Amino acid sequence: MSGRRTHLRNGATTPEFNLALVGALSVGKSALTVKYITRRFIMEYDPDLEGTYTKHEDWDNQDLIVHVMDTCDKEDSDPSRYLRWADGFLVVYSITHRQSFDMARDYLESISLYLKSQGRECPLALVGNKIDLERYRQVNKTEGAALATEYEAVFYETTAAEEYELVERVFHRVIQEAYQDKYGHIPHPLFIADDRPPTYSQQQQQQAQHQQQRRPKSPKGPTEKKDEKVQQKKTLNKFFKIFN
Ligand SMILES: Nc1nc2c(ncn2[C@@H]2O[C@H](COP(=O)(O)OP(=O)(O)OP(=O)(O)O)[C@@H](O)[C@H]2O)c(=O)[nH]1
Repeated sequence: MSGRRTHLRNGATTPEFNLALVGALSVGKSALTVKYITRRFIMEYDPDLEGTYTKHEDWDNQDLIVHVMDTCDKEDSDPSRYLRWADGFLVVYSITHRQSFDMARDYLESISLYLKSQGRECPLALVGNKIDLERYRQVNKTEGAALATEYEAVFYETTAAEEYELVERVFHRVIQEAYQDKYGHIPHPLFIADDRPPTYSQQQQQQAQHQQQRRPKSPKGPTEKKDEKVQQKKTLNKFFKIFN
């Protein structure tokens, strides 16, 4: 599933990666998706919409195509639609909502079970969102980090409401891991996707500077809009019934 390639007219190919955001209880999946795609924070979304968005990344002078699914689990929906599709998962909770953290644990467990059953390995990220609401925090950072370690996931706290780079580094980290799984080396995004300061060779720094000059102010917009209106009330019951 990982690392499909789009064939271009000149015979070159463009790596493509599918990322799925999962989580329950208005944790900000839509806000994070739209922030990554457009760099903008939008306050309200229709909670019953699920959509897939596409963004082009330029890493090491190579075009990457990233598809992001903002999932919406409902009683009658089959989670295998994104479990099969995704090359990497971002399991999102809100640091202001303890129950969403408990649900994130269930998601991590279910995704891990599914991947094991398929003999697959995929990058996993546990993402604590809404750190701009620190005063309402219910989940400590150490709890998040411990849960991530349990499932061999990378851990980030972030917010869709502030700097774009806070969100970008999460997506970049997962893309890097998916890329490494497929191609055996780590490509270099313009902004490194890690909490640690990047260590670049001089040549890489020059290349990054060059790329930064070429970089458009905003990324190419979504090529696919949210497209599915769903009437049923959202519930995760089916998801957990199937994979637990
Ligand atoms: N302060 C703050 N609000 C956020 C953040 N992310 C999302 N929100 C708000 O939280 C609410 C829920 O965000 P959504 O992006 O719709 O959350 P979701 O996970 O897609 O939720 P569902 O649509 O219910 O699945 C919205 O009002 C957002 O504006 C954040 O980082 N900080």
